[in-house]
Amino acid sequence: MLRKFTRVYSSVHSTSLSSSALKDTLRELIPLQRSRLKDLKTNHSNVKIDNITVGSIIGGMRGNQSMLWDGTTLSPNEGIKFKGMTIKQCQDSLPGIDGIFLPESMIWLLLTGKIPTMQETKSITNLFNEILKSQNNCLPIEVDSIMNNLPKDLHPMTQLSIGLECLSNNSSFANLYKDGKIGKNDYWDSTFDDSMVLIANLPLLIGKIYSNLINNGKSLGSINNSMDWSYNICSMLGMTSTKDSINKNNLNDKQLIDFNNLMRLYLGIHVDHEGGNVSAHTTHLVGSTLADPFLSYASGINGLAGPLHGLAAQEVVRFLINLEKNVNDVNDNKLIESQIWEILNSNKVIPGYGHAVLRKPDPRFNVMLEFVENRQQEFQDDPHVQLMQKLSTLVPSILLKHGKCNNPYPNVDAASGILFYHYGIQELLFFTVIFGCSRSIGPLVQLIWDRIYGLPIERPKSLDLKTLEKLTTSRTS
Ligand SMILES: CC(=O)SCCNC(=O)CCNC(=O)[C@H](O)C(C)(C)COP(=O)(O)OP(=O)(O)OC[C@H]1O[C@@H](n2cnc3c(N)ncnc32)[C@H](O)[C@@H]1OP(=O)(O)O
Ligand SMILES: O=C([O-])CC(=O)C(=O)O
Repeated sequence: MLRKFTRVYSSVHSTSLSSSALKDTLRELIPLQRSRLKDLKTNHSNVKIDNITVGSIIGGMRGNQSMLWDGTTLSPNEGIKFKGMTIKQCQDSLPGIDGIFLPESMIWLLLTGKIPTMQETKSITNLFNEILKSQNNCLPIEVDSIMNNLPKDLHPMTQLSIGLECLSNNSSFANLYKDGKIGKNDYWDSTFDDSMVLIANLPLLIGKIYSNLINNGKSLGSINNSMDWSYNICSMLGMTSTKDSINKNNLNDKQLIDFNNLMRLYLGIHVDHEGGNVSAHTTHLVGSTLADPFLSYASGINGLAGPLHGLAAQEVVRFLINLEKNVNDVNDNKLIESQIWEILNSNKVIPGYGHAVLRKPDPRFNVMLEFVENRQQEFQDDPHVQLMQKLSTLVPSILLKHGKCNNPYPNVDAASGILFYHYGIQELLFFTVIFGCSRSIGPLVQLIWDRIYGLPIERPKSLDLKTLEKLTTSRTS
C-alpha cells in the first residue's frame, strides 16, 4: 500500500514565488493584455478567420487556424519563431553561456514578450534553486517513494507522466480551488507557482527516471544550487564532473562542457512549436478544464510519447543503430538507399523525416547539425553521427520519389538523440524524456496566459460520417 501523501508545499516555495522578478513583470502586463482580449471578444467575435473543410475534419484538422497561442508561431518555410524571433535571433540576443542561450531566458521571453537581461535570466535560475532548496533538493517523499516502486522496465515516458501526476498532489492551484479560496481572476497566480515548481522539479524527476533505468534507482548525481537548470539536469543524469555527479562515462573536461552546452541548446530550442502540436495542444485542452498544471502537462507528455511526435527521437536512434549494423561504409549510398526503400515498401515511416506544418528542413535540425560541424574532431569517428548526416542528404530525394509525404526533409528528431548517444546516454527509450523537460516550458507558459485571459473550456463540435456525407451532397448539388 502506498503511504498517504504529505504536503511539501512549503512557505519557502510561496515566499520566493510571490516575490519573483518574473511574476512581478508578468503582473504588470496583465491589465493591457486582458483588455486586448476583451476588445476582440466584445467587438470582433464575428470576424471570420478560416474555412473549415471536410478534408481538414478527416485529416487531423491540418491547417485549421483555430487556437490562441502567444509564445511561438510556426512558419512552413522559416520554422519556429519565439515571440517573432528565429532561433538565430534568439542565439544572438538571449542571455546564455558560451554563446548558447539558457532555457531560463526563453521562459522570460515567452511569458513576458521581453528579452531578459542576464540578471533577469539568473533570477529564474535562482527561483528554481530556491524551490529545490526548500525541498532539500529531493523530490517530495511520496513522489520519490512511488517512483522507487515503479517496475524498472516501465517506459521512461510513462514514468515521467506518473511522476508529474504525483507532483500534482502538492498543486497550489488545485488546493486553493478546492478550498474555494480563489476566483477566476486569480487562477493565473497559483498556475504560475505550480508551473515554476513543476519545471524546477524536472531535474530531480528526470534523474530519478534515468537512475531507475540504469542504476537500480540509485542516484547518479546531485543538484548544485548555484548552477543553472540544464546543468542540474546533466548532473542528475550523472553527466557532470565528479564534484556533482559520478561522471558515468568518464568524459573529459571539454566533453563535459560540450555535453552541458548540448543540453542547454537542446532544451532551449524544443520549448515550444506553436499551439497545434500534440503535446502543446493536449496541455491546453486538458488545462481548459481547470485541471492543475501537473495533470495538464502530464497529459501533454502522454501525447509526446507517441512515435509520430516526440517518441520519434527514440525511433530515429533505433533506426540509425540498426542501419549502421547493416552498412559498413557510410559512403555506400546504394546500400543505404535500398535499406530506406525497404522500410518504405513495408509501409512504415522513416522516423525523423516529414512534418505536419514545416515544408523546409527544420531549423532546429540545422542547429543540431551545426553543433556537430563545430566539433569535427569529437564526432569524426562516430559512425552513427556520420550516418545521421548522410541520411539528411539521401532521404529527402527518396521520399520525394516515394511521392507521399508533403515534406521530405529532416525534422528536429532526426539528429538530437544520436548526439546524446554519442556522449553516452545510450538508452533508446530515454531520449523523449529529455524532450519532455524542454517542452514543459512553452505549454505551461501558455497555460498561465490561458488563465490570465480566462479562456473557457475547449469543446469543439463533432460531426458523424452521415452528417458529413449529407453536407457534402447538399453543398455540391
Ligand atoms: C517533434 C515532432 O513531433 S517532429 C515529427 C516527428 N515524427 C516523425 O519523425 C515520424 C515520421 N514522420 C511522420 O510520420 C509524418 O511526417 C508526421 C506525423 C510528422 C506528419 O504527418 P502528416 O502531416 O500527416 O504528413 P504528410 O501530410 O506529409 O503525410 C502524407 C503521407 O506521407 C506519409 N509520410 C509522412 N512522413 C513520412 C515519412 N517520414 N516516411 C514515410 N512516409 C511518410 C504519411 O504517413 C502519409 O501517408 P498516407 O497518405 O498513407 O497516410
Ligand atoms: O509541430 C509539430 O507538430 C511537431 C513538432 O515539431 C514539435 O512539436 O516540436
